[in-house]
Amino acid sequence: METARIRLSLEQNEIPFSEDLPEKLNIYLSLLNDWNSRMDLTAVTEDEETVDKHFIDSLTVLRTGLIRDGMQLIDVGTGAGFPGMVLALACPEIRVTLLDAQQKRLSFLKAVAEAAGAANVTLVHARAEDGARKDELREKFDIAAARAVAPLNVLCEYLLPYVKLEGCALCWKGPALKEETEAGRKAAHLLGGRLEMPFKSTVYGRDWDHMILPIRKVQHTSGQYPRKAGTPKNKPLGL
Ligand SMILES: C[S@@+](CC[C@H](N)C(=O)[O-])C[C@H]1O[C@@H](n2cnc3c(N)ncnc32)[C@H](O)[C@@H]1O
Repeated sequence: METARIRLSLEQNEIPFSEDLPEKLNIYLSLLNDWNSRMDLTAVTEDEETVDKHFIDSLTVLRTGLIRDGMQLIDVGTGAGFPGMVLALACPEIRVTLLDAQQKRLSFLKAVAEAAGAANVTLVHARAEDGARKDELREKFDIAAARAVAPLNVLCEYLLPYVKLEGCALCWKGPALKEETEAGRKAAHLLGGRLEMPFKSTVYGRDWDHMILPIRKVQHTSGQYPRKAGTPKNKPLGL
């Protein structure tokens, strides 16, 4: 794909970006296409859709001012790097930890970080529930983000243990957000979080109903959470 096409998309979507970002995203796109032919990283195979659905959808959060220089962000269940790797490339002044349970996805992300020059990225191979028990990760992040990982109540248990007091979890959600909100609100309360107003992750020319929901960390998370790996999904909180 032409780097100019990525630049145009960033402009159309009113994403603030540095001069070198379109080229870095193009390197990422080439690697994604290359690795995707050998392993299952994304179902999207058309370049323009990849740019909109993965890159721009990850970056719409930059319209909100919630992400600021110097922050520490963790992306839980990052997969092929959405939203965390894209944010790391767009914001070299934040530190980004990319966590996933699947090693092959982290191997891909290591290749992207090297090729696109993302020196601000740390890779962690772990289940979300296990990572949050490590001293160096628990309640250490300004932002814990996730997209397409779990229903909201389960996501609260994956994300909030990583978030510092006054920081927030950011949940990228589709149309299911409405029906997940009530159980999510109860789960967040148990974990020290409070739901804030969601905002639209609008993408130019696309009729997608995507939202980003911030959950503010208002109290420390009790030591009983997260429960052992698998339990948050099998016995979700807030029901
Ligand atoms: C559907 S993919 C979404 C990937 C990416 N966030 C995106 O939006 O394209 C879900 C990812 O979450 C990871 N995942 C699911 N449950 C997890 C858990 N409990 N701990 C760590 N990673 C998890 C999977 O390995 C997978 O890479």
